Amino acid sequence: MDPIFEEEQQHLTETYGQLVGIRDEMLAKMEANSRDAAKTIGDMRDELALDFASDDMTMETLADYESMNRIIDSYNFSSTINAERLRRAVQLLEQPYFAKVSLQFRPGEPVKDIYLGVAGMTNDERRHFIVDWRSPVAEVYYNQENGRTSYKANGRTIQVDLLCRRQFDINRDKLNAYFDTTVAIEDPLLMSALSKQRSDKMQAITTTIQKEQNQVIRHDDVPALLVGGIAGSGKTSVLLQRIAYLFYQERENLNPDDVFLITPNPVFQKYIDNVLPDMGERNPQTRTYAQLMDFLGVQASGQDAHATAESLKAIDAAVVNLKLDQEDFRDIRLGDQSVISANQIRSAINKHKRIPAGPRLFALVCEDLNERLENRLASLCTSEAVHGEMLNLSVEEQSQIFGMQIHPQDEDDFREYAQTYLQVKYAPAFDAIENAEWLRLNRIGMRLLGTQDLSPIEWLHLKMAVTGLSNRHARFVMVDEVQDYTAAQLMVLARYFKNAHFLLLGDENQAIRPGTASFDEVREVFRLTRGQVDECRLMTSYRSTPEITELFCSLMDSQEQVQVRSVQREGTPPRLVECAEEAEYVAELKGIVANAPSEGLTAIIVSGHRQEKRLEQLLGDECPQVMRHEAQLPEHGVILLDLPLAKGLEFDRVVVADASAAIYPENQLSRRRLYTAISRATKQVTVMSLGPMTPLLK
Ligand SMILES: Nc1ncnc2c1ncn2[C@@H]1O[C@H](COP(=O)(O)OP(=O)(O)OP(=O)(O)O)[C@@H](O)[C@H]1O
Repeated sequence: MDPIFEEEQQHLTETYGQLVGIRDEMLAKMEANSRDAAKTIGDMRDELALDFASDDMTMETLADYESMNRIIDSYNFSSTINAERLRRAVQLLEQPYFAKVSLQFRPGEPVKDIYLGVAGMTNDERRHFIVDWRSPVAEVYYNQENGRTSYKANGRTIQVDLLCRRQFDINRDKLNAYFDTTVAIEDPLLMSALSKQRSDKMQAITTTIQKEQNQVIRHDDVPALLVGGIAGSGKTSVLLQRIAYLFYQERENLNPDDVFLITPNPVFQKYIDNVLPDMGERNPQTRTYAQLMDFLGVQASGQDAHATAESLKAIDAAVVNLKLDQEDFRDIRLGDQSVISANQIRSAINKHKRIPAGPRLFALVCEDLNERLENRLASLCTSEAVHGEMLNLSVEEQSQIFGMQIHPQDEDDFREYAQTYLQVKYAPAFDAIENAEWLRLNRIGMRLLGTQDLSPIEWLHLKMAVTGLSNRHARFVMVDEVQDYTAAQLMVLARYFKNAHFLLLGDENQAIRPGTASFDEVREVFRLTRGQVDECRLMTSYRSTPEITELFCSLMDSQEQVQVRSVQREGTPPRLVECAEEAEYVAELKGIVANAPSEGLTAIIVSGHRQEKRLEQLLGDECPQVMRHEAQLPEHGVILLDLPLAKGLEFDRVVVADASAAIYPENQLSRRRLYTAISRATKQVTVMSLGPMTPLLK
């Protein structure tokens, strides 16, 4: 028997035992805690004398309440801490750790063994017996350099000698194998992770993060980081690990609500939504660009493609000298009643003649308009008509507004209820003030740009310039598939998330829409808005076999091609099937659907909605499930979907169903669309055409 194996198995058995002990201890503590809490609160409630007879007694009762609340808080606090420790213990029991580094900090000092896990754990003496993969010292593992190396902690660089870098294949308390490793390409854990069947959900890559990926994950916090990487190089995986890393780094002060992830489509959102929770972290605010625009009151439409970065810059330049004219205002209305007239708004503006149009003027005018509306409501509080309206409300309406049915006795009662009622009734008018609905932004924008039409994105940009609309709290914004945005869309994101640091990930070869920003334009937008753009490259394909990688790389620029490598094991060569007749084409496709292996997922990808409809017709009853926008990927079987929806996803087998010369002619856009479709495959690709095959693959 291998003595190292025995020693490691022994260490694992002990560690596992410790984790079981912690799990049981936490469960017992939590049980005792909730029992104690229930009893203490019960006792206190029994003793609580609800005495409001005099001011003194009222104060005493309130003080008793407060101390009861404090006690409840302290029970909750210790229960949260215990629950968090329990969660980590349960998570680690699956696989207590995945690697060990043996470090010599100074010559002559004893060697320190550090075991790395997907979470960290301390023993009773508060010593880490499992170290979190995100802790500073774990960097030496991911650097993949034996011998002299270093890591950064609290701004200091710490030199160490990495004597051994050992990976483990562990299932709970059973050690299956260990590997002492030096070089990434020979990484046995990686090879075993890559050979596993892909699933309907993305998986965390914590245990097999590669050196180039680690550089992105642990990158210094910079205003803008642009990561360009070939298809399947782990951009999305890295992005999610980076989010987990940031949450760990800023445990005390980074709220998941202040991190935004902008994703290509809702199917993709569902594909990745388990990764962070599986790592024990909460998901950030995840939105598609269209959802975000919808929230901001604009429709992300095809018209966006016409808005250029130049027109947005022109808006910024023109707003500086903007003079609002008579017709730029509209009444604030509640139903068909005018609440504040355009004339009144104009006079509110005229009060601040010296202040140029922009966020400051907007804030001052909003203040004036709010005050005017409040005054109006104050005078309405005594109106007989309003009192009548209140009394005519149904019981449900009354309990919605007042929380109960009302029975006003005197003038004061009426006035008080009327105040509440009017605030609710006029809430849309207050919102209209904040939302700048009184400004005719379309008219103003067309005048500033000298155009007959304003695109939604120009409208939004103008609104931000004039009103200061923004999200000030967002600290990090991650944009996946950045190559699919126009420069104007990116400018709007940069402006809206005004204080956020951006992580932008993409692949220029996957820009499947015309008019989107080149990486040079992406750099320019963020150089202008953030001052500096740092960059990283990912050139290794982890998704596709070397044969598939070679096929999609043949569509790249030849200089880039030489830098690409695939670490997957060899597979089967891609099939190119050119059918002269429709009957032959349909028979071939039906054959693929009928004979698709039951394991894993086969995706038939078509270039757009029209092709999807046509294929549905051609396949009739034998057509596989068609993926729609809100759907979740099935675990196995055959699906049909169009290219935009396939973005960011991966499938065991891909059939590019319409790769004819007519649909993929010899041009850059077709080249990128074909690259994107083919690179969704992990194991097998079939490229089909009805009529001559695209010249891009000849
Ligand atoms: N270090 C790694 N260890 C194990 N698997 C990895 C690693 N890096 C990437 N992968 C796997 O490779 C596949 C591709 O990763 P991912 O989807 O993150 O790539 P991507 O660059 O975003 O792809 P695309 O741009 O084509 O959408 C995934 O299955 C992912 O789990």
